[in-house]
Amino acid sequence: MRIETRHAIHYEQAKALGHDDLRRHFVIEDLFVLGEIRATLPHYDRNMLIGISPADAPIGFGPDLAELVGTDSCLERRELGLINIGGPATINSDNEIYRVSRFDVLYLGMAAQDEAILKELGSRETSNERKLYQYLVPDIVPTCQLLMGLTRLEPGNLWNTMPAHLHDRRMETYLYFDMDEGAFVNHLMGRPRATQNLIMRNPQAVLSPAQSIHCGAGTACYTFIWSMAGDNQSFADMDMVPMEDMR
Ligand SMILES: O=C(O)C(=O)C[C@H](O)C(=O)CO
Ligand SMILES: [Zn+2]
Repeated sequence: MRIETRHAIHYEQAKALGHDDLRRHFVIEDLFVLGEIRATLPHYDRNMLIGISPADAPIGFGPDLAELVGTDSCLERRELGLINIGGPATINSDNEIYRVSRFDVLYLGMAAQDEAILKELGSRETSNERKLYQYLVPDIVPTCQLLMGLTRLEPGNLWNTMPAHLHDRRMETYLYFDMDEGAFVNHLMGRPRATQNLIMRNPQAVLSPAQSIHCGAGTACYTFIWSMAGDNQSFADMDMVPMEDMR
């Protein structure tokens, strides 16, 4: 199992980073490798990302992550939201067996869940028509901190999360996938008046510190998983950025 940590940096420092260093700090390029489990632990609200890609044999994790977070078992003081972006899978946790199909969600910590609140956002005129599925939100399942869901762009639409927003109370991660080879999302991060761009391929994740905007436009439509940790669990607690302020 490969485990890496990412340390938190101030946005003034991030603004000064060159292209490669910006990616090194914020993009997780290779979270999914067949037959492997890979984990990245960012020091932004310690919202860990784990990519699990079983090949022919079952794969498992536990003690290695427990050691990383200093507990006897990895979920002793943690919760886990799992969204299946592959084929049908079987998950064994504490001798409970869960079967999950593509886009099913499993919450380990308090209960197993498989429902979502659907929000239809954007419009064709602004190329951001999309469906946002809120899986792990207080109205669906009580979690400790985690908020998690999935957004799918409607055919012919390219922009996510536009108009852009910030939430100083929570960090966020986006995992972009469902893209053909050659396609990419041009993801914007940074302060609203000093944006920086990251080219995101399939399937790559990006960290969004609390003071960073996070939005993007694809060369073709795509899907992404978002997850947040930090203070309150109000999805609507966002500071919208006026479009004319972006630079
Ligand atoms: O398409 C969107 O808009 C989103 O998916 C927004 C994310 O859920 C988000 O950034 C929530 O804070
Ligand atoms: Zn957000």
